[in-house]
Amino acid sequence: MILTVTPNPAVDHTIHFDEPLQTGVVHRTDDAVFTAGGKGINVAKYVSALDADATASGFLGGHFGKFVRDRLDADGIASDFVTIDADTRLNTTVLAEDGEYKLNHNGPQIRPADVDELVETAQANEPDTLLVGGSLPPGMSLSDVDRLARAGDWQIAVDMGGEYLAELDADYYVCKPNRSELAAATGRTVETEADAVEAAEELHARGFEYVLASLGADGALLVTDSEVLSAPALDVEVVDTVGAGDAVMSGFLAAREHGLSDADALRMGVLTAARVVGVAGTRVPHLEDVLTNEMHVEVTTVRTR
Ligand SMILES: O=P(O)(O)OC[C@@]1(O)O[C@H](CO)[C@@H](O)[C@@H]1O
Repeated sequence: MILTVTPNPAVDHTIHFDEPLQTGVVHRTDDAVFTAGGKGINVAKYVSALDADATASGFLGGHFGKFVRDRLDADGIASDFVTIDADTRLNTTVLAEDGEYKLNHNGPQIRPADVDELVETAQANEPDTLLVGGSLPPGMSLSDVDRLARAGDWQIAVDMGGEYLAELDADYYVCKPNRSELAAATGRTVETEADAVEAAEELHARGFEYVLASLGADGALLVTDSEVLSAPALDVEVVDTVGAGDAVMSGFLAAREHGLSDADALRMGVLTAARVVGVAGTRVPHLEDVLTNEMHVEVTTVRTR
């Protein structure tokens, strides 16, 4: 079972305008979607839709926390959250004619006792894989993530920002940086595929067994102990990119739960992302054909190591 820990969940509010945003103007629209979000929660939703066993955990509080919990229950996603005495945040994505605006709140204050309860919750669930996804709310530190990594007999995956990846200390199973996170984690300039390979290999050498780099329109890379694999992005219609990185991680983890190879895990990550960018916000698209690879993704070996 995969336990996903979202230290900083959110109600994701995705709102769409057919005009550019302007200051001093009240923009109005009928097109708004509210979903339960936060990177780990998204992974639990997508992994469950890929027929793998997942439970969502993390911190929830207040009305938005209740919204997230109720929405997961309604969608049949197993969950085991720590209730906090503060309000879960609301994150807004504005899709306007002039682009995609992401407005994220830093989140509620977490107390040391909340972190202790989170560690106990993780231990009680006895997952094979524990994923920590997204930003850390005020009061939670990277040493708490290392503590979670070491608190049980699980492999630990992280879907966190590059500045976080640079500081983590424990041994990790897999991380999933995007291009700017690769740069932030390594201090390198990451423009070409060769730059991305070198930065991902550096992270691998620092203790990440797998480095799954999502490169947007340039697809994704997977660095393993023995090779570097590459998969192109699919040519699909993009509604918005929210959740795309979480989808790459979800495809990878679900494939591993299904006992698939490294190449198939990379393939399933790219396929899942291709579906997720086609729906608004972090709604779960239909993913049945991802399991059967009907969209066909060609994985190539960039180099053996
Ligand atoms: O502020 P963070 O934790 O870095 O990111 C949170 C978030 O923007 O990421 C997800 C998409 O990846 C959304 O569901 C969520 O609102």
